[in-house]
Amino acid sequence: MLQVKNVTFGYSKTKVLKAIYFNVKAGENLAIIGESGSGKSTLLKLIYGEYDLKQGQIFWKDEEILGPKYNLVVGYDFMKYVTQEFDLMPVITVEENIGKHLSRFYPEEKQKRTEELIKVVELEAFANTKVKFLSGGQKQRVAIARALAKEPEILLLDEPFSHIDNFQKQGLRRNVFNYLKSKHIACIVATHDRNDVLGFADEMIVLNEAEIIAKDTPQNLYKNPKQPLIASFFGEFNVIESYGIVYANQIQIVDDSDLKAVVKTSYFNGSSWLIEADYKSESIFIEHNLELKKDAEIQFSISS
Ligand SMILES: Nc1ncnc2c1ncn2[C@@H]1O[C@H](COP(=O)(O)OP(=O)(O)OP(=O)(O)O)[C@@H](O)[C@H]1O
Repeated sequence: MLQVKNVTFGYSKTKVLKAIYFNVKAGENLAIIGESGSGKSTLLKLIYGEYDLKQGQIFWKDEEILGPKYNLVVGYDFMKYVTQEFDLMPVITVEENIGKHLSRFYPEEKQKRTEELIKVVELEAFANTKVKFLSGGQKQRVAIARALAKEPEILLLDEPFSHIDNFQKQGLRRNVFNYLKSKHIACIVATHDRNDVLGFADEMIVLNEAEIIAKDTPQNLYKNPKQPLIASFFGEFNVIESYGIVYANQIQIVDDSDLKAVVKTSYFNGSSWLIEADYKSESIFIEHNLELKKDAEIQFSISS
């Protein structure tokens, strides 16, 4: 189990993280969300041992994670970290990058493992391509496969699918997260993308102003978001007097209701329309199956 105990950290006098506590069990998937600059990457770097801690401790099982003051080479064999920069070797191929740290004394095993991982990240067609000729998204996939090559016990992923197009993203996520579960590899994912979390994370923590403001399952935080910041991660929402936080998909347009609004704009959203309407001189957002004309008077109800 990973234990983060009372970690407080700042690059300068300003604290980026304050009194952070949480645990991650073997094989568990934890998502870290929070606004840009809220300290997600910093937290991953501390877990990896990239900086020395002045306050607090981090353990993986019984081993304390220590920073560069104590380790000549940053990092531990049981942990891998895929940064936003990838750190690949540009002049060797995809296959060579992935297999780079696998033992050459077991060539068959090395080949099998490399092929398996190339499949997980769906890069079969590029196995023999030099990394410098790959796109950003393809490099990101190589970085994930390389991190998995030596079967770490814990994997840290910083916005792991940010460079990958939507067409491939969903399949790749399923491949990678299912692979981690099947190998019982714990994983911590820092992300802005709810699709990296919903359906995959066992738990998620929300960072705001250097502190953890919520920690729960994605389902519980979705159903009961205590702050607008949490709701905003899941989708379009409103704060409505006497109702609190209400997602756009919790509002239905009905024939008869005391709640009345006037349509301002309809935005096409694919499977539905997002209707912006004026309610008591404020904008509210409603998910609806049809486009509505500007200035139409509507009545709505709110479901829980
Ligand atoms: N090496 C550094 N030196 C000084 N300040 C830093 C350094 N790295 C990050 N910071 C600052 O620490 C704060 C947290 O940054 P961090 O990168 O951890 O946020 P983040 O939540 O990962 O952001 P994003 O979602 O944009 O990647 C920011 O204010 C940032 O400017």
